[in-house]
Amino acid sequence: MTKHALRTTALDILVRIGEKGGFSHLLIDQAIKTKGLSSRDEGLLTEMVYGTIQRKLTLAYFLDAFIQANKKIDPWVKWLLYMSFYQMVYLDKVPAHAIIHEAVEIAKHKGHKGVAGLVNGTLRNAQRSGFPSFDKIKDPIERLSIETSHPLWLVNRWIDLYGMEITTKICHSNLRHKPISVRIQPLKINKQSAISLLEDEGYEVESSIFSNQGLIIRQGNILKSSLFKNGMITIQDQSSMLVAEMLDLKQDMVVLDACSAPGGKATHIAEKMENRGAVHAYDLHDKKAKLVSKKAKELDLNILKVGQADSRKLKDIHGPEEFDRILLDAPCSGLGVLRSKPDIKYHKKQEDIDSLAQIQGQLMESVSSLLKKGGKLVYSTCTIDKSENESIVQEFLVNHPNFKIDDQFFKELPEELKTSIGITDWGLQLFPHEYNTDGFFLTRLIKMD
Ligand SMILES: C[S@@+](CC[C@H](N)C(=O)[O-])C[C@H]1O[C@@H](n2cnc3c(N)ncnc32)[C@H](O)[C@@H]1O
Repeated sequence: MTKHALRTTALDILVRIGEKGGFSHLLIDQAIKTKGLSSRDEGLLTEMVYGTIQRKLTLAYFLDAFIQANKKIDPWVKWLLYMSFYQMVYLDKVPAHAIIHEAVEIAKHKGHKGVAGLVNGTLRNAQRSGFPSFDKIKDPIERLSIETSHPLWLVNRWIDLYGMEITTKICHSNLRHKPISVRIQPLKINKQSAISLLEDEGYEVESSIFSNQGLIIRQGNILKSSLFKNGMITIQDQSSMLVAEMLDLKQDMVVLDACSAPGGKATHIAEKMENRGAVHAYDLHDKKAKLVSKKAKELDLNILKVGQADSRKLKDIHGPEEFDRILLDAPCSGLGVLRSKPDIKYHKKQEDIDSLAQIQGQLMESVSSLLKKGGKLVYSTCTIDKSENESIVQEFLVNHPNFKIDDQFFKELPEELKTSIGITDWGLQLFPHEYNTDGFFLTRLIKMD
């Protein structure tokens, strides 16, 4: 693909995300699949789109310094300038004159001479005079919001929850690269052989502290590895590998995964049970439930019984106290995964968190009745908001005195996590800056006699 076509594709994706509510990971995947890009172009496209979205508020702050407040510009021109600024400030791969040249060419093709002149003038002005400093923003909270491109309401919310120091770390870490991690399918290959094979193929690999099955890939595109192609590893963030580790699983148990798509944790559970017993995996959406079946098939795990259901109504399908273990990996705001899904930070609103908390409470209420006495329930989310995590658990415990937090949970955590700043009486809140993982919450409850 020519440089011009690649940048035009990136711009089209940005406009769809920024103006029409598209999702960056889906649109990038689609472009990679349909346009037959080289690895290099894939990398550059991903970097330009993710980087620009990730820094949107910062780039808007830059643009304000060069364009008069009342000047009307088309959305695509604004995104073209954001994308060009992003490359000029944060990427050292392409020299500024080439970035400006490409942007002006795109403006000529998509617009007219006047637009090309505006793009040329703005970018040259920025190149000449430099970008405005964040020091000009006097209020420290507003500065953090602009400098790290997180909406002000969200920064204020995190400050209320965790204070300025932790919030600053969260915001900055959301802009940092997170290494890909994979889970080995232990019924197909042991860890040492997997590491050796990957190293032979040129990957730089490190063991994860979160799970025996986890590997961090420091170098190399893992999707191209023979282990990935042969279903011997699957991609999963390390933090979420902790869930199956903390479910205290044994062979022949009957397990419920109430919100299971796309199946990362359900398949991990089946692996921990050595593919013996039963894992009932549900999802609200049929299309998503099919992804769980697909993943189970790829990994050759046949104890998964996958179905579509609203897990608030599972009592219609299952009898009381049927399960030894239950995982409620609840639908959540996703504020822990802003590095891989940066659009979330601009779409989510306070009201969304409130309505999600309501659904999470209803799900807990419903699935808990299906747990055997002495059975264990793990509640988890990929968010860092207390009202979706601790508060859900606290409220549930107030209304269900026959449940308690399982003290063993804290003892069984990997040694390195026992000093985490996110450990409270209610569970473990992982922040993205602590172990360079997604932000993630989990805890384990036990149903007493
Ligand atoms: C955090 S994701 C689950 C990720 C999954 N556990 C994994 O490891 O791959 C939450 C899932 O819950 C599903 N969901 C939302 N509301 C639900 C409900 N009422 N009943 C069942 N599933 C629901 C969503 O479709 C989504 O796939």
